[in-house]
Amino acid sequence: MDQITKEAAKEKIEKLTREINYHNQLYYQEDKSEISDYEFDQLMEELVHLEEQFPELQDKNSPSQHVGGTITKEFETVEHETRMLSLGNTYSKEELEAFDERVAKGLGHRDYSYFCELKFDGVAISLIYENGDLVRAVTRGDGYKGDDVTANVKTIRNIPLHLKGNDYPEKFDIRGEIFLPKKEFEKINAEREANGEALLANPRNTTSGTLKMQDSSIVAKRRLNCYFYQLLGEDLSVENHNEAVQLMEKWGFNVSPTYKNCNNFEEVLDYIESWREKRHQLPLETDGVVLKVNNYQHRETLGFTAKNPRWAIAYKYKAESAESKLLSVTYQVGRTGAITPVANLSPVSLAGTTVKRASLHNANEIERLDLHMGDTVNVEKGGEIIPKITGVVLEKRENSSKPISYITQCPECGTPLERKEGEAKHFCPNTTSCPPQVLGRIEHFVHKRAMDIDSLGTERLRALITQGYISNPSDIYKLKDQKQQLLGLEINADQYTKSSNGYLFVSLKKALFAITEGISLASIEKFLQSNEEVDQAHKLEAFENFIMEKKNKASLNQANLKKLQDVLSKENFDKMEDYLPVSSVLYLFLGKQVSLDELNKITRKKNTVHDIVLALSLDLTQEQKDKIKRLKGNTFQSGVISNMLKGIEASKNQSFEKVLFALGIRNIGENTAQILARHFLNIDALIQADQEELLAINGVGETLVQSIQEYFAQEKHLKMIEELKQEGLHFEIKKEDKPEVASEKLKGLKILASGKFEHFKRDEIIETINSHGGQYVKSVSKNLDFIIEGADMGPSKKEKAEQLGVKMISEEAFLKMIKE
Ligand SMILES: NC(=O)c1ccc[n+]([C@@H]2O[C@H](COP(=O)([O-])OP(=O)(O)OC[C@H]3O[C@@H](n4cnc5c(N)ncnc54)[C@H](O)[C@@H]3O)[C@@H](O)[C@H]2O)c1
Ligand SMILES: [Zn+2]
Repeated sequence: MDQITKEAAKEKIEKLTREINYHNQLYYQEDKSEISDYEFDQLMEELVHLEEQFPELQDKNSPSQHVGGTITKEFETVEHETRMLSLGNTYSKEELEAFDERVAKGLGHRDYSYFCELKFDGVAISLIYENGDLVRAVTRGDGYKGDDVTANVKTIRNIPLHLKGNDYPEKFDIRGEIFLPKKEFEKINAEREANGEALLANPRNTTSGTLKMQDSSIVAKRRLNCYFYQLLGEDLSVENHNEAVQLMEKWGFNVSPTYKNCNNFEEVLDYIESWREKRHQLPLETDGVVLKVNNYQHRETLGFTAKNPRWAIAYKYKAESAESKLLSVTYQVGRTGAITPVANLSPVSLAGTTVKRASLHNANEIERLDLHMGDTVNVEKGGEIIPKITGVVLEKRENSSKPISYITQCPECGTPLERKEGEAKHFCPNTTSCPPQVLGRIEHFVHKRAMDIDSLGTERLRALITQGYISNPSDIYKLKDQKQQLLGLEINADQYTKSSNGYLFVSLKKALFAITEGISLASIEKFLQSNEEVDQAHKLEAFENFIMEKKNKASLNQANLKKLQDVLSKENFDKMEDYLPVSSVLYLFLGKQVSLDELNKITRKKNTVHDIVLALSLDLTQEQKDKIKRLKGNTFQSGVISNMLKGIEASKNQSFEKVLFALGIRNIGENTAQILARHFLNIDALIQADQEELLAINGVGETLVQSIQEYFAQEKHLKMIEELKQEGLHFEIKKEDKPEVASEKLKGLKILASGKFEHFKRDEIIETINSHGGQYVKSVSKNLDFIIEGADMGPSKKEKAEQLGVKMISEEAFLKMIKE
């Protein structure tokens, strides 16, 4: 590194400290990362290096001197008997070798082995067992003290609550890594996507967020898992780590079978190489290898630094990275109206797949990278994570290139975008008619747990929405009067996309199919697959050879391809691998009748070829019609239509609570819909309910009241409900669904239940209270009539109840009360 003055070093150290603290805060407290682990580790390394050069500038609070996490206010704080440390890490073999040299020097000999394990990417946990029972689970926190998350950890299935056998010490501390299996993570995200919710970034952050939840029953649903890797205790009678690992396995702890005791450094390197690729097949994410000196005596000799053991180090796999060219930035509009910019890249092969697109998250990210059109960029892909642009290769930037300017209008509907104060994402505010947003609402409406119309899948809905047949739920029930118009309508699946300024693009596959004759779609698909790693211009060149080889209609096809390339070279569109502007293709077919300019304009307003052709209202020859048909997507046929209408008709039987849920009123989930339906019995009573009446219902808070009132204040919603009523949907509870009242023994009483009960699950006790006329209340206050105290009642709740002098009764007493 260059010489640096002390002044400059001081400034740099302060800057790095601020940055690292900022990212630590995000990572550990908010479970987010704005930069990759590698970038974070680079910052830390730079800081350590400067502090080594200028030891007098090292602050005792420097992030290089303590582990990055802290404790939270939500849980009880517990002090660790043995500190929980971090690990030194490196991405280079040279530094790993230097580590080995330090170990050899520290011990004064080379008679030691390294126990190698994979570095599991999750959240560290310390479990205390006493007499074979799990008594406490504590997070690493700041290394000295952490959060008591016992209740949450107890929901993890393969963490033993009681140990088998009896040859374990009276008390010991076992440490491991809690993680979310990749499959579970994907499942959660698939569900979130279907519900139009924001996706979770990665399994580690999700694990960390889950562990900090206040409601253990939600934690239980997340299916966390744990691998153990350290055993601590007074009388373990083992001398080496490998023996401890055997004990852990014997006592029933989940240990990853991937470990290996390596007798020399060569073996360590082999171990590292052998897992570099194979680790992606493991059920969880891993980011490196941890090597630990196996012998405990040796460990003691080597000791610790302020933050790390001197007898262990993590070798981290650097995410694979490659250079690619930025072709364009397009923008996706999510079902909630959130805009996500996407980088379209020239194809590059990375970690076993061809990458052509990368998410750019939001405008800040584009600014942070200072992206210019045509830039050469570094793309990274670690395991299963979506590819990411990590930086620009500035030396390769062309002088004339312009910075990417973020769009100001929605590419789907043209509405000016908005950005709320403090939010990173831009939004399209046109909730009523922006197609993806309408789709989000309608998908919710037809969802299995709402109106349950499974004959209206995403593809069909999108077609009906973009072509103007559906813009709100009541339109669904009007489809039965439009059978004729629906016939032959395009189901525009994935073959279309829109450019950043709203021009319609069609898949290259369809385009090539349409401009040629005598070549099947399947063989075009095959051709594209085998040319996946070639950029689009070269793909078209290769396609010419492909045409010539086919011989059938070769010269005609070749001429058409030439014409297409010609038109493309004149147009100045966004470039996207695998897509072409619809206008360029249509121009080949309609050239004499419409100008390219006119075509361009119209493709900006329309969403399918069908719509464009309709809008042009030209006299077409049969040949033209045939060609256009090849460009279109699948169309609605009569079988599909009648199946669709049948499903719609059947949905009219759904109960009031399902209909209420289906309306998609903000903050009304399935449970709330049920509560409201049972309380009000029909929609009119709900519409008329005032704030006081709503707030009196258990489970209804102020935000919900506000959403309800905002929703019903809008004329268009009332009109739609009226229309749906006319169609015969249930807006009142059916007789047989009315809740039974067991007694009025608890009438007027405000009651809370806390802890675990023998005779009830959580929902059941609430239901029981309600069915006897009582009112369940969520938090401790002096307005409570009493609290039913279960086993392991939350200590903070209990303390507060005692302070306020709220009466507490046992489960038995409660049972007696309602049975009497
Ligand atoms: N991207 C960001 O913004 C950001 C911010 C802060 C931290 N980080 C990442 O977190 C790291 C710092 O976290 P850290 O202090 O927890 O260190 P670490 O994750 O690099 O190493 C220590 C941890 O490794 C875990 N571990 C996994 N497998 C293990 C095994 N087999 N044996 C022993 N331990 C194992 C343990 O939980 C232990 O606490 C940074 O190096 C960086 O990669 C990233
Ligand atoms: Zn829009």
